[in-house]
Amino acid sequence: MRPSSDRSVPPGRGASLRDRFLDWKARLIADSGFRRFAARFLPTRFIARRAAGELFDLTAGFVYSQVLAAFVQLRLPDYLHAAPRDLQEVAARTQLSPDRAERLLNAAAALKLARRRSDGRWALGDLGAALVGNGGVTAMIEHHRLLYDDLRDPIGLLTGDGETSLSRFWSYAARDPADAAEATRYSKLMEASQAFVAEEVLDALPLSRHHRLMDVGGGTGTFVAAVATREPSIGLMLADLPDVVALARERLAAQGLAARVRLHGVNVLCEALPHGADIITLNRVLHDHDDANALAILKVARAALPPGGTLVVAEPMAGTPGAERAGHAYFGFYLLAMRQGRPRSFDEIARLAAAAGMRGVREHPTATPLLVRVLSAQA
Ligand SMILES: CC(C)=CCC/C(C)=C/CC/C(C)=C/C=C/C(C)=C/C=C/C=C(C)/C=C/C=C(C)/C=C/C=C(C)/C=C/CC(C)(C)O
Ligand SMILES: C[S@@+](CC[C@H](N)C(=O)[O-])C[C@H]1O[C@@H](n2cnc3c(N)ncnc32)[C@H](O)[C@@H]1O
Repeated sequence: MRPSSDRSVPPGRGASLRDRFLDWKARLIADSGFRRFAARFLPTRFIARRAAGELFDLTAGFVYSQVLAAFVQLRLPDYLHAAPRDLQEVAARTQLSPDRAERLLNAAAALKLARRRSDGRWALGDLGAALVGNGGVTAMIEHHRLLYDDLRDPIGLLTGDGETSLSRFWSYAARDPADAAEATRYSKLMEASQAFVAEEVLDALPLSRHHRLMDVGGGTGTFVAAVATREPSIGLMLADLPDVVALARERLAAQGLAARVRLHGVNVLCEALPHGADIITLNRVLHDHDDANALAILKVARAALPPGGTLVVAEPMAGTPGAERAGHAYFGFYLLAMRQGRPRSFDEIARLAAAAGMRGVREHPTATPLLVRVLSAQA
């Protein structure tokens, strides 16, 4: 939060030329007379239309998301991928009246999820096609039902600290291994969303010179399994809370990796990590924690590394150029609803790593920085 003393600074004083220009522009746009003028005046009409479109999309974004949710819940991506379908077929398949099925398909077409062909049948649009075989994204779209509940009262979310649908989902599932169904739901979602992250991280990160990798907060082992496939000779360790390690044990055994991965039930907030790895990865772990705990985790990781060993932090980061909305807006509010953690910029994570005694921080560019960026540093 900005210190309240900031508000006493007169506007313009100490501001850069760019700030002054942007302040002036905001004052202009805030004037409804100017907006009316700009929408009619030919040279500014295009800019005004674009701004109106952007503001409309912000206003209506939750409707678009619900069209997407219906499209996915009704399994239309796979159905339309298999073959183009006429309206009667879609209606029969979804058990909607033809009128309602057409309403959905028209909405989906407007969002590039579906496409009406020249023969009148329905096929996938570009964005619908990108969902095919993308179980991770599909799982996130369905999971968003919970986040949607929590966002019904955004001010309540911002002012309160109470339990939310998301905080119940994550903490209850993680802490109550007795409830196998919840624990499975938890790990399934983590696995599904890790699947698309692991490949991005491994494409970005050179592992060939390392002997043993320990994935800390490694969940049920999706990442170590992906490493095992790519690097047949690297040794593997996974550390996570004991309850989660129990799930990892089952899952890795089912994949024939029981002998390949050493498992360690450790609470990194109050216990040391085992030694033996020359590279430690923290995939989507730090953003779940406040600064004090994030720093503690980095210190514990550093203490487990030999001098010169590598620490890797891989997660979506705030302020990523071209993906600003994903950082502070999406993950900022997702983690707010989870009641734990916050998204950080690359520089903030770099500063935490330096405070934990790491040096030589660098970035390994990924294919889709919106989903995950990769930072490494040396112990
Ligand atoms: C034929 C040609 C050449 C062109 C045709 C036109 C064209 C350009 C088509 C594009 C084709 C293409 C390559 C499409 C690719 C699309 C991709 C890669 C889409 C990927 C989308 C990914 C999405 C939407 C991911 C969403 C992920 C989310 C929402 C993840 C959330 C994760 C959370 C909340 C994690 C929580 C963990 C916790 C609890 C915070 O710790
Ligand atoms: C968001 S999940 C990420 C899992 C996996 N790395 C991935 O990307 O799918 C965070 C993981 O950190 C683990 N974790 C959270 N707090 C922990 C702690 N104090 N000690 C050890 N692991 C912890 C959780 O159990 C969970 O598996």
